Amino acid sequence: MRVIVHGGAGGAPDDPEPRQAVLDEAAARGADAATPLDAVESAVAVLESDPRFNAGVGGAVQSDGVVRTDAGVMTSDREIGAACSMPGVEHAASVARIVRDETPHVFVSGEHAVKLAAEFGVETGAALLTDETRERYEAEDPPRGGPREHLDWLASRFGSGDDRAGERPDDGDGTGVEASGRASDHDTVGAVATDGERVAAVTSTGGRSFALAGRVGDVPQVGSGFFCTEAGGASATGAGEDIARVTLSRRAVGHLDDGLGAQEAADRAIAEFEGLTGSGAGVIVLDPTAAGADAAGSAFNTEGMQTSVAHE
Ligand SMILES: NC(=O)C[C@H](N)C(=O)O
Repeated sequence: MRVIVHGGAGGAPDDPEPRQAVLDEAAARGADAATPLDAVESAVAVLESDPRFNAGVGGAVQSDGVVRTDAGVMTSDREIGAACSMPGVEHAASVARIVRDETPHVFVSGEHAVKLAAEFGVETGAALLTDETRERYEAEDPPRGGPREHLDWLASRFGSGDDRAGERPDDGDGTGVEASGRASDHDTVGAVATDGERVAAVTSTGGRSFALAGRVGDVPQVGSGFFCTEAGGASATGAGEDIARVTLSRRAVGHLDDGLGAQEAADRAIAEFEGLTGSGAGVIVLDPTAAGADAAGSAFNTEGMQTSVAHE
C-alpha cells in the first residue's frame, strides 16, 4: 500500500517536528492497512485524534462556540460518502465511510449524521473544543444574538484563528496576507492511498475558525475537498470557499487523466487555483500507475503544508 497524508495548508507551524512525527505515524498506519479505503480511514484517524490538527479534537470553533466536523471519502470505483456539521464527532472520516458503505446516499448532514454515527458505532459526544481554542474564542467577545449579529462579529474574524487556512505569505504585492500573530499549528487533514490498482482519498476537518455556525466548507464536497477515479486521487486543504469555487481536487485528478504525473498535476492545479482566486491552498495527489517517488505529488502556495509518504 502506498499512502500520502497532509496536515493542512496555512501558516508555518510553531512545532513542525512533532507534527511531522504524527504525520509519519499516520502514513505508516495507513500503509499497513488491507485496502486503500482502510488505509485512508486509519491514517486520518491518527490525525483526527491529535489536537495539533484542525480535525476531530482541536478542530476550529464556529461563531456559536461549537466545533463541528466535516469529512468526505471517495474510492476509484466512484463510490462516495460525506458527512458534515457534526458536533462531538471526532472521527468524521469514519462517518463519511459509513455514508458510503451503508447508505444509498453520498452526503448526510448535522444531527442526522451524528445519529448515523452513533448507530454504526462511531463515538459521539466527544470533547472537541480544547482549552486553547475555548480561550481564544472567549477572548473575542462572542456574539449572543442571531445570524446577523454573528455575521457582523465574524466579518473581521473569519479564518483568523489558529488554522489561518488559505493564508498566503505576504510577497509585497498586496495579494498575500502579512504574517501576524500566532503561527498555525492546527489544520485540516487528508490522505490518499493506492494498492497499485484501487485508490481512495479522504479529507477531514473542523472547518475554518470563527465561521458562521453551520458553515460547511469544501472538505465534504466531492470534487472540492476530495476526489478519486481510476486515474488517481486528491485531497485538498486551504481556503475552503475558494477551493469549492474551482473544485480543486477534481481539477488535480483531471490533470492525471490528461497524462500528467502526480507532481505536475498538483503543481498545475495549485497554479490554476491561485490564478483564479488569488487565495491559498494545498493539494496532495497519488497516481496508482506510477512507481517510487513519482507516484505521489504535493503542492501549496501558503506558508507551509506538511506531508508524509509511506509505502509497504
Ligand atoms: N484548514 C482547512 O483546510 C479548512 C478547510 N479547507 C475548510 O475551509 O473548511
